[in-house]
Formats: sequence, C-alpha cells, structure tokens
Amino acid sequence: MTGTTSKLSIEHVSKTFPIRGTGEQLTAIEDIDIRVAEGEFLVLVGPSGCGKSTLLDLLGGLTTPSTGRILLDGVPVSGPGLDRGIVFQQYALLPWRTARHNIEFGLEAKGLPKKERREIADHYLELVGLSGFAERYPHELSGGMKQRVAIARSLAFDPEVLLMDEPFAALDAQTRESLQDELLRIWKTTGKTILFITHGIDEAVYLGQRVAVLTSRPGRVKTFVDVDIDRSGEDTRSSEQFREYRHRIWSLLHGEVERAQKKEIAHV
Ligand SMILES: Nc1ncnc2c1ncn2[C@@H]1O[C@H](COP(=O)(O)OP(=O)(O)OP(=O)(O)O)[C@@H](O)[C@H]1O
Repeated sequence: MTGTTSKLSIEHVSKTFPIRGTGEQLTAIEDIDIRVAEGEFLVLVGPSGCGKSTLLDLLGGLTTPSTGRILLDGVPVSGPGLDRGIVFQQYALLPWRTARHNIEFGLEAKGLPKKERREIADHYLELVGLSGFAERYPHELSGGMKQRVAIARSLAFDPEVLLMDEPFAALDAQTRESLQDELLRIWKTTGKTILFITHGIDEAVYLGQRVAVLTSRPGRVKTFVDVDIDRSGEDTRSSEQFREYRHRIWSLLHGEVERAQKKEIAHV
C-alpha cells in the first residue's frame, strides 16, 4: 500500500520520553509503520504499557512524534482537529447537556446553524439506536447508551477517521458484544475509516478486517493479521474460523504479555 492511497499513514513513528531525574530516555513506541486504507477497520491489539495511548495521543495531535510522521489524506497531522473523531473508554459526555446537545457539541464548533445541528444530531441518534433518548441527560442513560452517544457525537461532525481507544472496556460483556455488532453495522453504513485500540483478543478478531499485533514496550508492530471470517451467522464467536484466529493472535501476544509483566514487576 503506498502513501498516496492511504487514508492514514503512520510512517516509522517513534516516541521517547525523558525519565525524570535521570537524564535518560524511555522509548514508548518504536518505528511503528502502519498504513490504513480508506474505509478500513483496523484494530491494534497489544499488552498493557505497549504504548497504545501514546500512539493515540500522537494520532490525535496532542503530542508530536520523536521521529517519523503521521499523515491524514497525505497531510501531516500538526495538532488536534475535527478531521479525527476520538471515542475514549470513558464516555467524556458533558453531564449538563442532553444526549442531543452532546452530539451537537462538535457541530457548534463548526458553526452550523441550530436547525441543521438538530437534524444531524437526530440522524446520528437514530443511527446508534437512541432516537427516543434525545432529551435524556447522561446520568439517565446506561453505560452502553452513553457510549452510543459518544460514538454518535464523534460521527456527527463527519470526521475523516474514527479513532477508538478501548471504547467498550468499561461495559459488561453482553453490552460490549451488542455494541460491537452496532459498531460493525455503523461502519458498513457510513464507510468510515476506523482505527480501534483494544486489549481484547476476541474483540480484535470480531471487529478487525486487519489486526496489528503490538509488542511489549517499546511498542512495535509484531505482525499484521488479515481477518477473513464470515460474521453473518448466528454465533460467529463460536465458529471454528473465529477460534483459529483467536488462537493465532493469542499465540502472538502471549510472549509479549509475559515480557510486559516481567518489566512491570522489575519497574524497568
Ligand atoms: N508523558 C510521559 N512521560 C514519561 N513516560 C511516559 C509518558 N507517557 C507514557 N509513558 C510511558 O510510555 C509507556 C507506554 O505508555 P502508554 O500509556 O502509551 O501505554 P498503553 O499501552 O496505553 O498502556 P495501557 O494498556 O496500560 O493503558 C509506559 O511505560 C509509560 O510509563
């Protein structure tokens, strides 16, 4: 895949941080090279501490790479922008705004008139299955519903890519699985390019067209796995195909998780 056809290019990106009081540097991620195609659903999976949040901060334009570069539609990312929608583990909804007004938030920043904002917000409320909940405040919604609002809010300003940082990690297993289905449906409907970060192997296999397996710190791409499974059946997660992919990714991650745990214990 060449740089010109990629929606999002992460080109040989490394990030180091100074270790306070030592004069030394910690390499959080090293030589990460990922090209995400337009409309692709790419999942990053890696052990704790491998630099997933560091990479997301770089993609969000909150920090800059120590080496390498990040391009969106061929243009270097130079700061935060509405061309990237970010959905976090914690819903980050404004508690004093209703679901509809939370979704309208990004549209206000874009300067859209009130009527248009409302129409767009209602469209995305419908897309995430919350048409009847427009007037509810976040504390009146379940965790799964709040995350649906967060997804709707990110989609409403029509970003070029959707960056998702363990968005379902705080939800119970059943809600998580139903939101995974919803997300696949939304992805098919909107054709958005999605980069999804997770610890979960099942989640990675279920959602990703392609899964990038990361190493323990410093985070590097160990390998890419193309996931080609039939998700149209009743219980995809129990299929033989699914189990084979899960085992393959588990095998790739297993050693990395052990290495990460040893490092944590040794505080290195
Ligand atoms: N601002 C910073 N200054 C110094 N070190 C940092 C900074 N941010 C992250 N690190 C270090 O970089 C490494 C990667 O951290 P990061 O939070 O990106 O990992 P992660 O994969 O998101 O972790 P987790 O899965 O546990 O959330 C860690 O060792 C962390 O301590």
